[in-house]
Amino acid sequence: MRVYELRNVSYRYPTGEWALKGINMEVKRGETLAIVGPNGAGKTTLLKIMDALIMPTEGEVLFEGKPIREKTMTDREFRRKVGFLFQSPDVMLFSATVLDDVAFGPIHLWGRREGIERAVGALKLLGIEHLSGRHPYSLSGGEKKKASIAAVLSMDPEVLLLDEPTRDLDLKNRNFVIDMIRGWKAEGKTVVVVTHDLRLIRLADRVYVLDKSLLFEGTPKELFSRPELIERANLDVPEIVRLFHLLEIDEIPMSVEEAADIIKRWKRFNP
Ligand SMILES: Nc1ncnc2c1ncn2[C@@H]1O[C@H](COP(=O)(O)OP(=O)(O)OP(=O)(O)O)[C@@H](O)[C@H]1O
Repeated sequence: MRVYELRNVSYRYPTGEWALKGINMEVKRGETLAIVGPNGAGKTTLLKIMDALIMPTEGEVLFEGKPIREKTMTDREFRRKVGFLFQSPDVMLFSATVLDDVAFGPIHLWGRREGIERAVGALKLLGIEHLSGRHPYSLSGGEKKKASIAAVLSMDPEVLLLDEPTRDLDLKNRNFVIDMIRGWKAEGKTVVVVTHDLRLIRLADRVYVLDKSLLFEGTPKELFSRPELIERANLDVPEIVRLFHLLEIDEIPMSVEEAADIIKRWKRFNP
């Protein structure tokens, strides 16, 4: 079943700038979908439309088969199902303490006691329980990011819209977030992730390349066998992929391990 269906969606900001043009796309239940594209391509705008924060100028968005309307923005059921991690944690953190911030959504939905319980659980899971009493603005960039992830996590949404979830994080925390997304995927949650992070792209079942309009839809492997698209999306080409392009090997590996398998197979047939 489709979680989202976008029909001919365009969006123009009040400044007159068209951020999106004629987008037709779908998100299937349980899939991990990556959206990639250069700066200013409309990726964040697209996520905001999927989160019902803004309405398309043209076209229509269906969520679970029903059209998203202005009133969807404040619909409890929709808010419970869909979690949005903003690119900038500052947008999500506005209370006096980290705990208040993380508990805000769950208290609204489940009441004070359960809300706090869920918030503390999410802070523990992210290993930032010790920051509970701190003012969000006193946190480091990475800590803020983790606090905003905890705020999304505490709502236990079925659908996660993630805008650059690994940006601003060091290697250890990046790995943590990637493992977390892997876990959500295994649990059957639907994940839509805007990213430039190759490791996240590899995790996706499908990728869309966006530059105001959609340029490509396919698997990560198909994307990486199209150098012109990688350039258009302003993505780093993984070294291992570059090597396979240079050797004119058609099969493109998505990891060093996969590259080793391809080479071993090749050696077996060309001893
Ligand atoms: N509030 C706004 N008012 C006017 N124009 C905006 C607004 N927000 C974004 N835009 C413009 O719309 C276009 C798409 O912006 P958007 O943030 O969706 O791109 P993006 O792909 O997420 O970019 P990035 O990778 O830099 O985050 C850009 O040209 C941007 O300048």
